[in-house]
Amino acid sequence: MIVNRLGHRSLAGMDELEYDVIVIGGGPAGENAAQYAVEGTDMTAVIVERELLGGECSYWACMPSKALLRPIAVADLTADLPGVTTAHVAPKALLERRDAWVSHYDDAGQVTWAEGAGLAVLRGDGRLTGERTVRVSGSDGERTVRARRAVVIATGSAAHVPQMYADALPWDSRDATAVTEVPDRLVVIGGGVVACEAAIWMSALGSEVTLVVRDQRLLGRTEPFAGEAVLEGLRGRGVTVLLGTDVTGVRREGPEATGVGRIHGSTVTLTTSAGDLEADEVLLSIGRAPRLDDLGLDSVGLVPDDVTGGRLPEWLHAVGDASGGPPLTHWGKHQARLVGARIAASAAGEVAWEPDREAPVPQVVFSDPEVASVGLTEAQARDAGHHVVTSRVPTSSAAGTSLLRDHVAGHAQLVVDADSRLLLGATFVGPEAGELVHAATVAITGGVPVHVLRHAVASYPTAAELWLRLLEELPRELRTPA
Ligand SMILES: Cc1cc2nc3c(=O)[nH]c(=O)nc-3n(C[C@H](O)[C@H](O)[C@H](O)COP(=O)(O)OP(=O)(O)OC[C@H]3O[C@@H](n4cnc5c(N)ncnc54)[C@H](O)[C@@H]3O)c2cc1C
Ligand SMILES: NC(=O)c1ccc[n+]([C@@H]2O[C@H](COP(=O)([O-])OP(=O)(O)OC[C@H]3O[C@@H](n4cnc5c(N)ncnc54)[C@H](O)[C@@H]3O)[C@@H](O)[C@H]2O)c1
Repeated sequence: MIVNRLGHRSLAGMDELEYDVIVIGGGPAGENAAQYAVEGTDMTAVIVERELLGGECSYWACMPSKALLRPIAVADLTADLPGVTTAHVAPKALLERRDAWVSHYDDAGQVTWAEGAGLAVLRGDGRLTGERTVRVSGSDGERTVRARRAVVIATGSAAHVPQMYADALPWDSRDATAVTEVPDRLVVIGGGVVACEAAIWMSALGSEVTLVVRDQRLLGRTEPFAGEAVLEGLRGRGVTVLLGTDVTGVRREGPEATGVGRIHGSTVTLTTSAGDLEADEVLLSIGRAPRLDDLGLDSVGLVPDDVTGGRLPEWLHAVGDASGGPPLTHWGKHQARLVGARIAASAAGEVAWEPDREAPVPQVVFSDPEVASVGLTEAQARDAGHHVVTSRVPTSSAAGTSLLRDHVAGHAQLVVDADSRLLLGATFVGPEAGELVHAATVAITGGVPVHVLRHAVASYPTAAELWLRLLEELPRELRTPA
């Protein structure tokens, strides 16, 4: 079904359509690519979406997870803040808040946005069938859509489910964010971002949660001190965390496809290197992979590795999780804006302006405590051959941060190149971490040396004053011009 018909030109009745740009996948990355490609031009674009416009992020990932986590964080805060009555999580109201934030799984609002932005939306499964040609199979039949200029792959990613788990029908992140039936005992496999966030809302909803983590630490891609703080936080709220534990077998006598967010059958028994574990449900959160199968890449002589390796013909682009880059909404949207602007500029015979410095990738993990990082970790900076200097301070060491609550967990760290005095990376753990990190993103993007950064004065007593503590911790010779 064509939801709206802005700008399309019917070629042979309703079975063949033509636009300047076709975007396969209407998640945040696809939407941005389409918008930036046509904005301010007379070009037309269509977004082909097989589920809900807005994608994983809007309905099953970022939005529901953060809608669930925020009231829990506020309740935690009131328990650590004299002067207010302690608040408690109300599970039913929490799930209602989640439902409101996912618009009750209805994408009418996103379709209205697309219409306002001059974008057409075509419901169905998109598949390349040749150069600049996409076959769309929808509930009302099949259509061939041709692109005069470009096709953008924005099909997102899918949770990794190894064969050993598949028959037991474990939960993936969709079940956890869309939870309606709360299992009494939940085992979470993995120690990454989904595991550390989902453990919080599932235990707040009443599950007894056990994390089974193959590695010896949580959040393996961040600074070790961040994973340690999150480990302490999870254990402090009653979550059992088994580090260095392998799962070797999974048994469920009666798996049932009961639907997203419901318990998928009888008790699950996991054989692990730490002994057998029984659970009412298992959440598998061991990473995601770009969704590139069944996309018809072979029809244009490509394989999935060509997409993630950036080896694409000039008319074909990939953005967001599908591109194989960091699977984060803001990063996918940034890539998409660049790709959209490139398509628009090329159509006008121009070249889009882009900064010569590669943008650093920030990430916020909405764990307890919150973890925010950008750029390189200390280990990555050393591996890359930088002459590294770090400064690390307790997050509580500024008046503004210590005022936020009674017990301020965590540390903050800067990673600096001693030769250039440029910031390479930063990690903040604790309250307001997600806001504090943005100054680091700006400093890295703008190439601001640390002796200049010292003159960016933060107001007293704000959390941003932590920056002063961090810069003061650097060796004296880095604080004045060479
Ligand atoms: C539980 C969870 C929480 C997360 N929280 C955050 C967060 O707080 N912050 C953050 O930055 N990131 C977060 N992420 C990551 C974020 O969800 C993704 O990076 C983001 O959704 C990627 O956007 P995208 O547009 O590339 O893909 P998606 O959002 O996955 O959208 C892809 C779209 O393409 C459609 N599609 C796929 N194949 C086809 C086809 N052949 N034809 C037609 N349509 C197709 C899909 O239906 C989907 O709508 C989270 C992820 C998870 C799992
Ligand atoms: N706040 C956010 O920005 C946010 C929140 C949730 C998810 N996300 C995105 O979604 C992506 C997927 O999240 P995720 O937590 O599934 O992946 P992840 O890559 O963050 O973590 C995967 C975890 O699973 C472990 N693992 C991998 N293979 C395994 C196996 N076979 N058996 C046991 N353990 C195994 C890893 O060691 C790691 O601990 C993340 O990379 C992240 O970018 C972002």
